[in-house]
Amino acid sequence: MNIQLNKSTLNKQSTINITGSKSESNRLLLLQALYPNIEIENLSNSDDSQVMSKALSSSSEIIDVHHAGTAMRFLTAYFATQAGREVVLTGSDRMKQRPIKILIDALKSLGAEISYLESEGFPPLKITGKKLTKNSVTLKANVSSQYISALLLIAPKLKHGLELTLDGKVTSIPYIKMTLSLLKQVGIETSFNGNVIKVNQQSSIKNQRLIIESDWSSASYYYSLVALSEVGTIVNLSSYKENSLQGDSVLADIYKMFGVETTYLNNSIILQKSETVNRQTLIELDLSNAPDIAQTIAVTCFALGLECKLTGLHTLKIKETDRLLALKIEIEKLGGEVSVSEDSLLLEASKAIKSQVAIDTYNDHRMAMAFAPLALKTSIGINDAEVVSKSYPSFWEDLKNIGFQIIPNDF
Ligand SMILES: O=C(O)C1=C[C@@H](OP(=O)(O)O)[C@@H](O)[C@H](O)C1
Ligand SMILES: C=C(OP(=O)(O)O)C(=O)O
Repeated sequence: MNIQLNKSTLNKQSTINITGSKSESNRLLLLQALYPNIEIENLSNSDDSQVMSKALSSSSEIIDVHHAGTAMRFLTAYFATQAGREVVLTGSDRMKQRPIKILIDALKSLGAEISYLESEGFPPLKITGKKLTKNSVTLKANVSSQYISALLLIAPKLKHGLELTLDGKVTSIPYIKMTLSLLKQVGIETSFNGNVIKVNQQSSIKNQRLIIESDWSSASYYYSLVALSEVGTIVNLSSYKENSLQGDSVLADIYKMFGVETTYLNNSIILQKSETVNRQTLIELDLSNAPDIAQTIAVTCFALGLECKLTGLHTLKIKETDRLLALKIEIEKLGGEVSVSEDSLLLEASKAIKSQVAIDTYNDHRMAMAFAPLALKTSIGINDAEVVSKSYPSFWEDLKNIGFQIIPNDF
């Protein structure tokens, strides 16, 4: 489905309700499979969480997680510990290019039985569940934090708990802290000192109901929309809190640079465009703790004619697509100038945005959603717009409700 977003104006004041964080949802779904007396409220309605939930309740021998990275990594660890069960864990063509060797090596050194069915180091995997008895492992920490979270989530059910030693620079740290906080919330003892994480063994926990905060990565698109709107424009988003477990909540600070003020009120955040932005400003940000908002920020800067230098982006090449390359190609189609390295993106200040350009989305939900706010500046096409369902299925409906004109695309 290709769509056209006609040049639109955001309603002066709007309210949007976003469902739970997909990262928190997929962690809690796994913990719920291990401890069935957990109840979850405000679960994410994303495809990735649906896939996770379905996989955990399926008795099938083949489990397909499509594009869901967290599901792939978390379920690998989970099925490795399910004695008596044998599954093939597979995913989309892109998932078969997303590396998983670091996690497999760590699980194997704990005693797991896993083999590669196509390419060494990549899904699909054949996993023969076993009772894992070893309790300490070292793994490289600069490729994806999801390998670490996967091990931490199964850790309390291992015979002697787990001691993880993180080797090298640690990437996406807030996601590791999120995993540890959720373990703590359900009553499991953990510690994180220097580069060593410990999780205690725990066979049962008390009955509990956990409410998931809404998804901050999804909120990023509203930050961008407000940043591109007239002074005075307000968007109210629920349900959010000031003490978030999600690293992407750093948006509230970052978007001050783009004239967006955030107020926390009654489980909501109120985003208000409070001032125009000085075009001379160079935006410099290290996003190694918040990789999922890099695309949003790059497009916000492009739309506001700001020069920006984003660093800490070494994980972007192995996400749903090579996000650095995709950003470069699509921003340049719109008339921008971008250079990328292995871990950074440099955008020149641009003076104009080309009209009637159709953005390719590369099976990446965040490409579609990050470019959508440009419709506040000019008409734009979004190809394969349905990709948004990976994290935010009602994105286009929600945009229509706040003033966007969206029609099938013929240009
Ligand atoms: O643990 C998680 O929920 C996630 C961790 C991050 O991945 P990396 O650690 O691979 O950067 C992030 O990009 C992804 O969207 C979700
Ligand atoms: C990278 C992402 O997800 P995953 O790695 O879980 O596929 C994302 O949602 O931006």
